[in-house]
Amino acid sequence: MSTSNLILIAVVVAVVLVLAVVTGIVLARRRRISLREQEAERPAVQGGGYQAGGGFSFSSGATATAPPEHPVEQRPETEGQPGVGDDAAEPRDSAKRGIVDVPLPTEAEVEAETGTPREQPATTEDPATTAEPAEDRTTGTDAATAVDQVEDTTAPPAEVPEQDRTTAPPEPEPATAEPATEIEEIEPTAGRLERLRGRLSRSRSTFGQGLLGLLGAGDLDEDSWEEVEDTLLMADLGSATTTEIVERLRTEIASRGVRTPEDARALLREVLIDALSTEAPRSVRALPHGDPADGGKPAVLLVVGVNGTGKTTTTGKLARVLVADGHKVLLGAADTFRAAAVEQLATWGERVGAEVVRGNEGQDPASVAFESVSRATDAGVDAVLVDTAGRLHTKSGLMDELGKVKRVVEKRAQVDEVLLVLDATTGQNGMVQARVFSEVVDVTGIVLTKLDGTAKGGIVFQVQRELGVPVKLVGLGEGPDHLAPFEPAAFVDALLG
Ligand SMILES: Nc1nc2c(ncn2[C@@H]2O[C@H](COP(=O)(O)OP(=O)(O)OP(=O)(O)O)[C@@H](O)[C@H]2O)c(=O)[nH]1
Repeated sequence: MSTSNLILIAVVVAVVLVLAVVTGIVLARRRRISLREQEAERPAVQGGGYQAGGGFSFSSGATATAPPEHPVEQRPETEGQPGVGDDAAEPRDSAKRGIVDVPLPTEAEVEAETGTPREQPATTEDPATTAEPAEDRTTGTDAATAVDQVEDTTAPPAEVPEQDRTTAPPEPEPATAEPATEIEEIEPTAGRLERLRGRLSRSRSTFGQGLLGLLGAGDLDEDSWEEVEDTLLMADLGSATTTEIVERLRTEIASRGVRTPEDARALLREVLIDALSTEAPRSVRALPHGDPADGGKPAVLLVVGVNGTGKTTTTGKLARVLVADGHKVLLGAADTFRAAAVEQLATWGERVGAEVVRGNEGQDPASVAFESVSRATDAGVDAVLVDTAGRLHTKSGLMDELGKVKRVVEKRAQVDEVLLVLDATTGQNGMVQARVFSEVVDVTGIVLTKLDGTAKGGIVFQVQRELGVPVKLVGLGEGPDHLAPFEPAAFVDALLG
């Protein structure tokens, strides 16, 4: 073979090799999503797309299904903190505070005093005309402690020593029976999320601009995926939810051949909505058991949480929604640690014409809660909302006291809903609170407040996943009507912008 032939063959082989390498590179790049060239076509990010399905959804505790079990072994983030399903009977920190320290009349004595058997059907009269004079009313303290006695049926009715009488907590004030002279107009409850979507703007910049920006920037290499992960962690989704979401995004992007920013947005939307799904119903169990005018019992809702999360505000806002939807509501001011909280709730009540049963500072909150439920039953209201005192989840005595509030109320009526109010701005601390409260009082729904003031709306994902309890309501501002039902699709749309 001549030299020229050899050179020709070498040139051909070199050309074939170069072509093979170039083809390989092109194919490899095609497998990554590269969206840059279509950036110009991306629609401008508007604040909207927040299609709230409708108004608030209320149900009756009689028909609602229980939230699903969430065994402790399925809990992904333990971090050494007590968790749902852990043995709540184990004392977690200091010695427990004694909580049954008030004199106890029996149920029979209570009935004799009021002349009304406790379980009588509710009356239909206007609370304003049926309110008893203070001296005729069974005190909340007495009523609640009567219940404690029922718990211990072997104990004889205690004779109250004189000195104990003098140190007993003050009697609850009579119910504020007079409706407010001027009842405020309440914003329509339908389409609340739609109207309040702009208040999620801080979280929107994390998800809509941050996350979607990353996914839409193209060429998702390892560094980009790490940034996606960091963004989710910074938004407080928690490590388990973040890992799950990132893994799903990676798999789906590879298998679906996501090519455009619209594809990426649609995928992210789907993955986030799925991460928020839960079998537990999101309706708030605030409808009565039967017709209250015909012997039916009111729905009983307890509002619990640590100090300053927004319990009183949420109780007031929820009362407004119920009143606006035509329900008769009674408010129980069992936040007896803070006198101002009682006044605060009384004002909320006045503004919507709802009767308020008030506790005095330092009074046993269980007694006020019991009195509220008794009064609500007698007055034939549809729902009684009991605002409890803020308590530190780290104080076992206070948590025991909360357990007592629920037990005492249950002697009088079924507790339909225990709403745990969490401040969305507190991040991981909110999760710790949620776990401890769940152990003590069987939380049935979460209210996430102050979502308007945080970029960490991702706490919604974490709290639901970890507790197996649905987020039912969200607080989106300090205004009286800044409370909205939580709807995953509408929420995700608002986040993505
Ligand atoms: N921005 C914003 N502020 C809220 C929201 N909900 C409540 N707040 C504010 O949070 C503060 C505390 O609210 P409260 O309702 O008094 O809290 P609390 O849990 O009852 O407090 P304690 O009785 O001390 O336990 C108030 O200034 C409320 O206006 C919300 O959704 N967004």
